Amino acid sequence: MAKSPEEQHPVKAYGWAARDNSGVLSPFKFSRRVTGETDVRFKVLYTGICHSDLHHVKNDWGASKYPMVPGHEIVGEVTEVGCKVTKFKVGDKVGVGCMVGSCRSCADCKEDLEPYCPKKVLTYDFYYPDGTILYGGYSDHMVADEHFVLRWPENLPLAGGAPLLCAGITTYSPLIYYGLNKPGLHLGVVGLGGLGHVGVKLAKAFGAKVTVISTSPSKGQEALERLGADAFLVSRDPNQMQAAMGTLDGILDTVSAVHPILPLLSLLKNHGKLIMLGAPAKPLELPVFPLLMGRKVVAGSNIGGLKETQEMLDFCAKHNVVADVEVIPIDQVNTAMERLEKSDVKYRFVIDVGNTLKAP
Ligand SMILES: NC(=O)c1ccc[n+]([C@@H]2O[C@H](COP(=O)([O-])OP(=O)(O)OC[C@H]3O[C@@H](n4cnc5c(N)ncnc54)[C@H](O)[C@@H]3O)[C@@H](O)[C@H]2O)c1
Ligand SMILES: [Zn+2]
Repeated sequence: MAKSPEEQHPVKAYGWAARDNSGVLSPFKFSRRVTGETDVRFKVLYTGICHSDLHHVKNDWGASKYPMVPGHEIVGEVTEVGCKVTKFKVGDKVGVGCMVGSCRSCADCKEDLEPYCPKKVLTYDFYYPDGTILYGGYSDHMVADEHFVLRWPENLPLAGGAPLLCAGITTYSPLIYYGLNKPGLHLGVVGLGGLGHVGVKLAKAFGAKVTVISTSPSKGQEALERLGADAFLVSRDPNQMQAAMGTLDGILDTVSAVHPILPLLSLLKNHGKLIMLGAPAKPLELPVFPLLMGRKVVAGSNIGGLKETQEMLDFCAKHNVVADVEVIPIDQVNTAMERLEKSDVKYRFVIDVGNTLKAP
């Protein structure tokens, strides 16, 4: 008979897990591997709630594995290191994002582009090679190979910094790769949620003029006054959209649901780039003529490599970029998920795992 999650590995662990696609989380006991030679074990302090966690627990993408402990924006403190670990010592603050493994030898891995490795291993909702399920950061502790563990910059706040491990790198990496990090460019950010609001801050830190494009007029004042955006467009207002046509060099689209992209292509200058970061469960319609006529680009981007993630954390520490977070105790995680589904969060929930997760 297959072993229970509590017996599969030698080290006891606990957290909160979804058991089915209702997505409802509840306390859960499981186990983790012993600390291998190149592994870092750490106590989890804070874990952000990404919209991808919601997609995963609800099985939006059709491949979820239960029981599922979500969480891939994880900050903690090292409790044990393997004998060959060189980067970390006990007591260090560290982070783990969306990935905990890759082949380390393919063309992409050699270029520090681990998210594009065909053998990448995600932090949770993923199988180990031995067939057991990997569990994420809504849990008491984590263990991961040091290559996939980030050094936490000294002055970077723990709770506000946690979302950078996914929302931060997911918006930072395309700004660099697609050449949208040059000062003076005019960039748009669509969807002012977890990714979007960090995208605004990063684009500003790179010296861009930033326009937020949102369906919710209520987010306007805050986008301008609190997040530092230069302009705000209500995407449902045809007059506003018409007036802004052909003004943007690039757009980060972070919308989590199906939405029309023609209005966004219209906002781009000729040769402008629309970068898709949101992961709606169903395909979007792609109108080709505006692409041809303006030689416009529609592209995508998946988180970022480990080297670049470290660079991003250091950049954020230097430029005081953190997420605006609502810190919650873990027993409010289900309410937080419901509110996230309704876009009722400014702008990222972060679970205070270290102080509120109790052993079941
Ligand atoms: N590419 C990647 O590597 C990567 C990494 C992390 C997350 N994601 C995906 O990015 C998306 C956003 O994640 P998040 O954590 O920022 O989510 P979020 O819920 O915090 O933000 C999503 C935003 O989209 C807006 N929105 C939702 N439906 C909309 C619609 N129909 N039209 C216009 N706006 C709408 C919401 O109001 C919200 O502001 C998710 O789909 C997530 O899975 C992708
Ligand atoms: Zn994420």
